[in-house]
Amino acid sequence: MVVRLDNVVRRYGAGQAEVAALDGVSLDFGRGTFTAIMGPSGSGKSTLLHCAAGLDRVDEGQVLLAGQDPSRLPRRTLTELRRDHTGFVFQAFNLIPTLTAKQNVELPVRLAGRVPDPDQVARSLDRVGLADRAHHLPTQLSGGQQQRVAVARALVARPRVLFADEPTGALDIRSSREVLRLLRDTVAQSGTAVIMVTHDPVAAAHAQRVAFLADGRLVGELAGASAEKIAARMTLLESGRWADGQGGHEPARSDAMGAIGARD
Ligand SMILES: Nc1ncnc2c1ncn2[C@@H]1O[C@H](COP(=O)(O)OP(=O)(O)OP(=O)(O)O)[C@@H](O)[C@H]1O
Repeated sequence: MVVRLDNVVRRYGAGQAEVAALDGVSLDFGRGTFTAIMGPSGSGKSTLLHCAAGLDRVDEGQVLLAGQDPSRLPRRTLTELRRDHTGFVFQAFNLIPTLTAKQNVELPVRLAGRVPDPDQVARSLDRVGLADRAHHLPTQLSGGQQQRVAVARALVARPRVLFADEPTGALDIRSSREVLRLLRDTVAQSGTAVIMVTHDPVAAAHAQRVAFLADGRLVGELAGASAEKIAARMTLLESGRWADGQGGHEPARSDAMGAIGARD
């Protein structure tokens, strides 16, 4: 198992203002798996990603990242664990504007105090189809190309898991498809696990599995589902009936959970 969440609870705020962003979530992510995390706004998707990546602490339960519990590691060991085993891709690409594509890809290696291997960097750019754009600055690249540089950068250290937070949120349909195919190929070819938060059912349909969150809880999973089926579940989760379940109207909430199936 590359990442395991066992009954994870993460609360923010205190007293009346306390929110359980994650409320007892258990999920496993194996080698060579591609999982999408979906759910209404505020359901805990980003919190799940941050806790799974060891970027945020948990209040109860346990996270295992590459076999280690981030909360038990000294800060320096945790930094090394993240650097050696995880990659991140964000909606906003987050490339350094003054560095070329190649230099952006080299950056994590340099930040780790190592000398980049030119072959490895060239291979990373080649894998994302940008070998001929190595010396371009981000402003000289399309959005889709910039995101592919960001994927190459995230993969250059051959991480066990790639966390992607809305990686196609700023892209047009064609560029989105390219990036999603790239993620899918990465999973198949390198065995890297991909965990992707998305609002887009079409993006989620590229994953092997979709895990649905609502109110900080895991409320369903779909495997190999079409975009239409995923969209139908999202509609149900976002429906007023589900919202009625908040604030103590448990029957409505249980109905909704029953309707979407706890896990299938
Ligand atoms: N740092 C924080 N301090 C206080 N509350 C927080 C914090 N981070 C998240 N929350 C709360 O925890 C809940 C889950 O937030 P989270 O950002 O994980 O949801 P999300 O599903 O990613 O939402 P979105 O789709 O809108 O990005 C929300 O109610 C949010 O307001």
